[in-house]
Amino acid sequence: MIEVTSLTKVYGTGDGAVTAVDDVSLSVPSGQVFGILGRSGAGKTTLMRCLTALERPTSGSVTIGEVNLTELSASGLRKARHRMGMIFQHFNLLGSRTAADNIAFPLEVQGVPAAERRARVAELIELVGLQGREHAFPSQLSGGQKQRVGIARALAAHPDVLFCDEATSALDPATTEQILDLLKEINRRTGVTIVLITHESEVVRRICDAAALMASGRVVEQGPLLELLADPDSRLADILLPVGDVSLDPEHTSVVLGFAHGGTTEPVISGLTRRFGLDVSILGGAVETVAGHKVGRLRVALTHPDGGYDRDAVAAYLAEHEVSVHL
Ligand SMILES: Nc1ncnc2c1ncn2[C@@H]1O[C@H](COP(=O)(O)OP(=O)(O)OP(=O)(O)O)[C@@H](O)[C@H]1O
Repeated sequence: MIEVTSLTKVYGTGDGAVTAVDDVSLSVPSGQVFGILGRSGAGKTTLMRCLTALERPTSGSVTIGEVNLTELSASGLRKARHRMGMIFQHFNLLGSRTAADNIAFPLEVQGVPAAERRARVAELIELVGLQGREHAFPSQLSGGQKQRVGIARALAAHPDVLFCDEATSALDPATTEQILDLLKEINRRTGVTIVLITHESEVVRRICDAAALMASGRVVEQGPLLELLADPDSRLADILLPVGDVSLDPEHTSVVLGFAHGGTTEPVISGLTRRFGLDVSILGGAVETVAGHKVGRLRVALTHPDGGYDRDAVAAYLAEHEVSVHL
């Protein structure tokens, strides 16, 4: 659905130039929830502004569907933007309009007839669970309800992609969960592709099918979430399921085991002891359910009373049990 190729955005010139996005390439499959995770200043907002054509990249290209945004005229861009929905951290609702009228706004701009608008708004109110609050003004709504209005407004014109800019960062943890679950439900029900940028690992863990990690303007890792989580060397997995660093392990005998296929690691660990005579100490670990799969990472120290052990045989045994490790 979205192909980003060698995208670079530089602000300013000469000594004051800042490379906010640095040679980023991304691929977002249709119908997925794709998260872009990064710390403040990593370049997420700039990347999102390039994806939504609010900013012209310095170089590189962005293709959404069949349309290369970087080749479009101003009027072409306006049309392309009608195929995108956006939701924001601070909701950006019009205070003088009711919830229903905020949701109807993009349809009014596009000249959709009043009867059709009313029918679509009623559908959207139901989709986002705002029945009974249609006539409330934003000041009379909670943060979670305001974001529901934001989501309904973004979906009004049946976009192909919904872009979410830190959509839950202004919400408390319980409301964050509700809004994330609503986004996932909308993705399932309508098939809309969702791209979200966030600095919160919980957002990625809870609803993303795939993710990219950004640092200093670059995408340092990207891929399907379950694959990344099972990769012992993944930096993104270290953020999403931290297992402690090597300082836990002054003897440097530890390795990270990653698994993402359900089941349990217990028989595997006792197997390491029984079959290979290894002593296994668990130094750190995290197990979570992600996209309905039990996934986990464990940092374990592996030692043998005689000193060494057959690393190839141990690696083969773990691979057989769908546990990833780099020995
Ligand atoms: N309009 C601009 N002019 C100059 N520099 C900018 C501009 N916008 C962003 N930057 C710089 O680009 C870099 C990336 O900023 P960006 O806002 O994209 O990061 P971010 O990951 O979204 O961070 P945050 O979550 O704090 O907004 C930062 O160094 C920032 O100072």
